[in-house]
Amino acid sequence: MSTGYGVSNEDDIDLGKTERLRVRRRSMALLASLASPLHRMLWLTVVLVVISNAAQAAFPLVIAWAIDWALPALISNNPVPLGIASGAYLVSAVIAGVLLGWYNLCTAKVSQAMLLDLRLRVFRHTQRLSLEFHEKYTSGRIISRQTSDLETLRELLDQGVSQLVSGIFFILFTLISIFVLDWRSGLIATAAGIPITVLFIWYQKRSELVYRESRVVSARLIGSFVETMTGIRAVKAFRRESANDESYARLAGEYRENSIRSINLFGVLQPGLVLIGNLTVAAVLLTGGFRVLDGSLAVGTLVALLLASKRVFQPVENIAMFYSSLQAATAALEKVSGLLEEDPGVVEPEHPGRLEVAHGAIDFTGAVFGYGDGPVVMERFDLSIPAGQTVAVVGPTGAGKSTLAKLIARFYDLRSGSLTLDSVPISQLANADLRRHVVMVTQEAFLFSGSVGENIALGRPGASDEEIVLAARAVGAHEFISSLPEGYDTDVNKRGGRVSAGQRQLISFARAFLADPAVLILDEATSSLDLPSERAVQRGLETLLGNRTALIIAHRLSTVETADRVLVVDGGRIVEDGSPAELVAAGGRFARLHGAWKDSLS
Ligand SMILES: Nc1ncnc2c1ncn2[C@@H]1O[C@H](COP(=O)(O)OP(=O)(O)OP(=O)(O)O)[C@@H](O)[C@H]1O
Repeated sequence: MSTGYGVSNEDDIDLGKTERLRVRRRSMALLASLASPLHRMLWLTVVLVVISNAAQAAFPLVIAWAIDWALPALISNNPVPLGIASGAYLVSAVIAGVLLGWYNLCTAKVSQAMLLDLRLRVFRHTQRLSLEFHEKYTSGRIISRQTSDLETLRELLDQGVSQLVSGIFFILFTLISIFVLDWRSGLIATAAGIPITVLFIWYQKRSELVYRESRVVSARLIGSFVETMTGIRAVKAFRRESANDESYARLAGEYRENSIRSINLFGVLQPGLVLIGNLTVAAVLLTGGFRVLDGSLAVGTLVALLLASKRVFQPVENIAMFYSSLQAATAALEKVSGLLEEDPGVVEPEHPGRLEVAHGAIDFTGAVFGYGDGPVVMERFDLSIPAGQTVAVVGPTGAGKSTLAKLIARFYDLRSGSLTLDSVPISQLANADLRRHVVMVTQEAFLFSGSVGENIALGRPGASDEEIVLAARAVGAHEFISSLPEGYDTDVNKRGGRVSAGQRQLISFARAFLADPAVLILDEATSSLDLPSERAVQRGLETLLGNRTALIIAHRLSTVETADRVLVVDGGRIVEDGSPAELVAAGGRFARLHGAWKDSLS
């Protein structure tokens, strides 16, 4: 992740010039891709916002005309001009009101459609990112991207953008109307744009850093919360509560400091804008007043000018408010676009090879593998497992046993060399075929929320109830499932649905049995099991193995003894390979391990 792309510079607050530009461009490209399917609706909103604001900007013009011409005409008994002025005011008010309402509806539709699209994209993309990515990028950060960052974007899109755009058009048209009434006042109002721009630039520079920092700090805060709660057992076991309290309080404190800084910045921007607005009105009043005195400016025009120059700054305050949410949302968009830029790594080939029926022969030839850009874990690795063989893999911790299993399940790709299933490179296989033919049962035996039956059915979506029960019976899980409060319909997350570690193993065996893969990979860590459930699991395991190809990371003598072949792995290499009896007779490492196991049983 040191490429400068994706999430690699996520924690940097003060980005260099080129980096900043690249991140901006990436955010804009993401916005454009979200907006492009909605371009018709967007054009409609532009038309609506232009017409409704033009209609609103006509109000001061109508008032000036009414005071300076319609009222004198009325005094000379001609009510028609006042009638026309009132009519024009009414028509502009109705047009402005109706179109503004329509505009708000359209922007709500556009923003909600964009948010939905983005939410789904973030979810789909993060789910597809490689295990390697997930191992480095904590789940807390992902949660923060999906919750707090998207929430910040939602706040802006919900209201901010429509108000921002509408405000800008309102200012533009009101300014035009001031120029139409009196160009000198127009110049004064335009000149006010200079200090406003300076103030905005000042705010922009400082707030960009503060908001970027806020995204980083909030991700850390959420990350710390998620880590504590997901690791709550370890927290309790190691009495980490007070240490965690302290580190969480420190992060929460940093977040507070950051929020205070952004509030303080806004605290300068908003009153600054109000002050500039009021000074402009005073300047228009002062210059206009003198000109009314010498007769070069009509009273009605001055009233309309004061009205217009007061109104022209109204949206500036709103814009300032939304500008701060824009800054926050820009920072959030930077992070989300970085996540979306991450390369999924292990992907399905464009034209995948199909393998309708698999026998289960696995071949590694000259395989080289290492995690990410880290050291080589497997150097020119060769291994041939014929279809139907049960292979137990043993070896010291860190030897590369799990790596071997994860490569066969294609959680990672090789750096070089080949790995084939029935002579087809697994990197060329269609995902659907690979997932059907190769199933990995992990030691955690994860259960998804839902019923026990649904969890078994994951092995083969669409399986009938009978097939689910048959699978459970086959691995010896039926008995305990039937004794659960609602049998197969018991919710695994509800009271009474909580199952033991051994029972979870049996459910995952039933799931694998139902999947009926040609190759089964099993990480058999059973230290948490007591003896009776270990026996039940052992029986379930034997049925599950049947005559399919199996690679078992073995931790029990009973499993190793029933295997056809044992591989002793060390340092990413196979150091012993043979049947259990052969290896015991050879008197090497396995023989010693075997002896130790036997001793522990006696
Ligand atoms: N996700 C990872 N990223 C980087 N290196 C890793 C990763 N997983 C494992 N390794 C490294 O690869 C080597 C082999 O690890 P592996 O998990 O395959 O060992 P193992 O034999 O399964 O060990 P254990 O019995 O302790 O589970 C080790 O040096 C380990 O540090």
